[in-house]
Amino acid sequence: MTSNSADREPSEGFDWSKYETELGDPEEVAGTANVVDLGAARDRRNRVGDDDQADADDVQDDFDVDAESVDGGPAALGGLVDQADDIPAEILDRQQQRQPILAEWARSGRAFRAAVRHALKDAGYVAAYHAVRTPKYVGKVLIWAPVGLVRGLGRSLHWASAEEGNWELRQAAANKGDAEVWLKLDARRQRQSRWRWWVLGAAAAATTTGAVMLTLGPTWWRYAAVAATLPVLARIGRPADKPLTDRVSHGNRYRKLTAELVRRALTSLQMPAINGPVAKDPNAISFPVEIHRDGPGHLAVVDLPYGVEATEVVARRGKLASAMRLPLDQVWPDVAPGHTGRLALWVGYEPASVMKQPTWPLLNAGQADVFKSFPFGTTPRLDAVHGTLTSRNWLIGGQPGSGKTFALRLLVLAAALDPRTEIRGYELKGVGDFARIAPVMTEYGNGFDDDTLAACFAFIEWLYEECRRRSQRIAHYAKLGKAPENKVTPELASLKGSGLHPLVAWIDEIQELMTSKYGKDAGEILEKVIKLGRALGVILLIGTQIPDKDSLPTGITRNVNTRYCLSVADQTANDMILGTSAYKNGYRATVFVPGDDNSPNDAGWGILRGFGAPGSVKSYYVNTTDAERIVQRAIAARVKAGTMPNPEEQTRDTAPVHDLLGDLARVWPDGEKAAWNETLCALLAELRPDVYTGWEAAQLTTALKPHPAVKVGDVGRRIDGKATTRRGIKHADLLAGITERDRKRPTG
Ligand SMILES: Nc1ncnc2c1ncn2[C@@H]1O[C@H](COP(=O)(O)OP(=O)(O)OP(=O)(O)O)[C@@H](O)[C@H]1O
Repeated sequence: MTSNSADREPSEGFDWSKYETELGDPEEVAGTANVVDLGAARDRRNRVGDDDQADADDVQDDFDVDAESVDGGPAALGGLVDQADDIPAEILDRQQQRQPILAEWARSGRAFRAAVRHALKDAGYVAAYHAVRTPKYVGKVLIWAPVGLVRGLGRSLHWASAEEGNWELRQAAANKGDAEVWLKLDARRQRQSRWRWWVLGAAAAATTTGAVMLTLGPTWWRYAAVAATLPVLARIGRPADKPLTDRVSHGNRYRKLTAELVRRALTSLQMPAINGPVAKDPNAISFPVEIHRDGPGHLAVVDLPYGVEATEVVARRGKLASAMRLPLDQVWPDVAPGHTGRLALWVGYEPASVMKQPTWPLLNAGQADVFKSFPFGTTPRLDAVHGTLTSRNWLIGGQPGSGKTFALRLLVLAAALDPRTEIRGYELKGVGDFARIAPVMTEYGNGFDDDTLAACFAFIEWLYEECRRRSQRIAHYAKLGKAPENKVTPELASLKGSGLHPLVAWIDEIQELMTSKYGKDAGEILEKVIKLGRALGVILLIGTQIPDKDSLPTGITRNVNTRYCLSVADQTANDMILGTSAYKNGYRATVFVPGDDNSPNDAGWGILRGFGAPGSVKSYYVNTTDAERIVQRAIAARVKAGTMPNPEEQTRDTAPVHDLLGDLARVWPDGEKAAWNETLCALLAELRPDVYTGWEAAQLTTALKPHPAVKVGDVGRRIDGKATTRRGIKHADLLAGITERDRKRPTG
């Protein structure tokens, strides 16, 4: 005990010796641990001064848990960890969770439409189900209606005689021979029966009148009466175990998510960390939010037993679906925000494979901005998932028919809709999936022959050189304060002639290149491009079918930051694309079944990793005809912006891209009608040092030769009061030169 008292520092926030002295001899206290005199202790506690109040509160805890005062009731769930006073007010405010005023399904147009659609679908299903069986129902009605008529008449007479009411009492009196009681009971029956005969008489009269009126009225009255009466009579006449209509069986179309179902499913996973705690206390699995409708399905947010991570359940999605007796693509467990033990289990009304995906929002209108996100796909709940291109490298992998070419093409289409973006790429399958987008591409190759592979390799080499050129340009703009963080900004990307416009480089079926003689070098260079390009506006998009280390060097897979894994055959392929341990953590694209044109199956479904938590996403479906329509819009936007590539010159400029006239206009000294060449050269070098550094007046004169409108002549100036004349150009001529050049440019 000594070590417990004397050795403890008061600095721990608790003055042990003070309280141990007050409580008496420590040995004694230990020996009588359960027999603390609560009254005396309370008195002592009350004597503690104000200054020591906090410490005294701590001591109170010790008293509250002795044997006499232990509360035998069930422990309260979810109590506060800290006293509310200890938590700053603003955090408490944030933590307050109010129940939404409107039910989940009425809170968004999407959820409301889904709920209405679901209700209408159900109603339509029920109506169609019964309509098909109408002849059978009519037959049953015709059989049971006469029985019902006889049975109904009998029941009415029986009711009117009021025999049933006290029959057993009368019988008992008769058995005993108690005439007086029997007579009293029977008199009571007669009284009851009297008014019932009246009621029955009135009903009979009403029925007769009705029948007479029916004979006098139009024919359809009689049909209507028969149609209304017969089912009622048949209902009375049918045996109790033979309903007239068949039961509309929902079978396993949809199972409403209940807490019990979720608990049963989770315990069926046979995870000791779940089953152990649940066996002791069913509340070990709890539901912080009520199970509610969410889009076209129900969402259960589940707090798993302490120590169980939601990812462990996500990894057992197949077992979970089996426990719920639902198809796999109807059960979507996910990690919920809050803490790692919180699971969001969403169960769709129907399997994702039969749900209709909305069309791509950019299909019919709109432009994209590669610096901003654009719609890429939908979740199983049909929520849109957005992707980005800038600062991204995408790796898209999957087996044949999984939908990777479509997904890659969608990214290229999005890039095409931003007129600033230069697009270059190769499809090494050779079928021309991207041919319709070729008009907006500066470079496009298609095939798996050696020439195409050589061109693709040369393109990769050029890409690396381009990255190097871009890094010099970035350094220059960083010096001018225009590239904070040494990255391409939207402003720099839009600055014509900066050479820093977004460059999308895509290669589909890259395994063809990697397994060729160019493979080793191509892999090494691409790794460098991935590392360098991110900040330089170079966006690499790669599609591959065989993601093993020969077909896709690990240097590439390690460095890409966005991964989209469509249907793959095994864990190795899964983890090659999504990263190590992805499969173990429950991100398994092996669950998707690849499709083809005739049976799409899970084509387009994949796991997207790179934007927040990984999750299942189906890329928007844009077929080739739609792609062509999008390209027409892209062409229009590019013609307007003057960024349409010239199909005749699919070259890879190693010289930095620049536009001399545009650059001169950009650096032109404010308000000056004419300027000397040497002044302009200095300004040009400042704008783009990698191009113009070292230029002299004569070089500018030569460079302007192809533009006859811009005449170089003498320009006079007064320097320190002295008239000086040097070679220079006029602003008006420059503007005329630009107009002339634009006029001659091909319009695509
Ligand atoms: N997002 C999608 N939604 C619906 N169907 C899709 C989607 N993506 C692709 N598909 C269908 O799947 C088929 C195969 O797609 P795609 O050609 O992109 O597959 P792939 O993985 O590139 O196959 P391969 O390696 O054989 O070229 C397409 O013909 C298309 O009908």
